[in-house]
Amino acid sequence: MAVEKVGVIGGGTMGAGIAEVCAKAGSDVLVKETTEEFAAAARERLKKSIGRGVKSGKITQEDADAVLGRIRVTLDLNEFADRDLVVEAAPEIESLKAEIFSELDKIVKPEGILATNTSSIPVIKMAQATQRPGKVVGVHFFNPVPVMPLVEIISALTTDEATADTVFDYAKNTLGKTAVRAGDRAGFIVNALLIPYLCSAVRMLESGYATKEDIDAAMKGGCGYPMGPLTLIDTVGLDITLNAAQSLYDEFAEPHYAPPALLRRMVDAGRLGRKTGEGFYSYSK
Ligand SMILES: CC(=O)CC(=O)SCCNC(=O)CCNC(=O)[C@H](O)C(C)(C)COP(=O)(O)OP(=O)(O)OC[C@H]1O[C@@H](n2cnc3c(N)ncnc32)[C@H](O)[C@@H]1OP(=O)(O)O
Ligand SMILES: NC(=O)C1=CN([C@@H]2O[C@H](COP(=O)(O)OP(=O)(O)OC[C@H]3O[C@@H](n4cnc5c(N)ncnc54)[C@H](OP(=O)(O)O)[C@@H]3O)[C@@H](O)[C@H]2O)C=CC1
Repeated sequence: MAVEKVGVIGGGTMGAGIAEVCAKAGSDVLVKETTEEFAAAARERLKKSIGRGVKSGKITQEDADAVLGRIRVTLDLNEFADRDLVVEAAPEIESLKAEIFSELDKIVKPEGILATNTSSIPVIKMAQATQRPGKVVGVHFFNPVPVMPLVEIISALTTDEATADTVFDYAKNTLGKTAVRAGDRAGFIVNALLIPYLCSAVRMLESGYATKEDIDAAMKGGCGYPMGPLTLIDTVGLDITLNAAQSLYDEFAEPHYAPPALLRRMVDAGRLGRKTGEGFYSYSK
């Protein structure tokens, strides 16, 4: 099946990025938001990100306008009926995602593929919320989506081979991403390796062993990482990092996956990183 019409659930950090790369590749994109205020914020996020390319000369103003013209933000899920592929990028809460998949299943045409961008929740949980588990698959993008080349394609035990092949082909050949396949366990490939490293950095800070600036400078200068771990958590979102760590801990019960107390307290305090203006560092919004 050719993917031409794409739906994206959630116009936040990831949803907006996914909408952008799909529209840049020529797809017709519909984004679902929850309120008019958040829909306006999603439109602004898209405009700003696509505008970056104009400023750096990667894309003309005319092309940027055409890309924006292929994206529509709506509050009405019923409009998703004709989508070939829907990518869910709502908050990392299992019950919320299951509810969204159950709703989508009733609305999207029977041959439509329902994908989740979850960081760490096993895909089978979303597949089981639908009557079409063969058409549910994980399509995990990386932040910032327009810049990071990787997409992990995750087959649940119930995912049809043809479904995984279709999204693999779309990610690789239409979006031009590096696509890899992974089995359905919490964290997939990247987060199973990345999240324990990020949690270790928080534990090191929490123990008072080193300052946040020194931890970040050490990993950038010593290992060549583009961002230090605490800056990266601020970019990913402390809530997303916490939920990913919790999913990994629920799956494997290994201590290095356990979310550090400091991470929990900062999420309790609403310090979610760049998106709220305050995380390990402060950001002007
Ligand atoms: C949690 C999960 O489930 C999975 C995850 O996503 S884990 C997180 C994975 N992501 C990472 O590890 C990101 C690590 N960081 C980086 O790679 C880099 O710091 C970065 C690409 C984000 C920024 O790079 P930088 O060199 O510091 O900044 P900058 O010079 O501003 O940007 C480099 C290019 O990327 C573009 N860019 C940066 N951020 C962007 C964004 N949010 N949207 C669009 N483009 C962006 C810039 O426009 C710039 O492009 P040009 O050269 O054409 O101008
Ligand atoms: N941040 C990251 O680095 C990465 C995140 N992910 C995954 O992507 C997903 C989204 O994360 P991220 O973009 O960071 O989160 P954000 O909080 O930035 O965005 C989530 C978006 O979903 C919207 N939303 C909430 N409830 C619903 C609903 N019922 N229906 C439709 N939209 C809804 C939110 O809108 P509102 O404000 O109205 O609540 C918000 O715009 C998560 O599963 C996360 O694990 C994957 C890779 C990397």
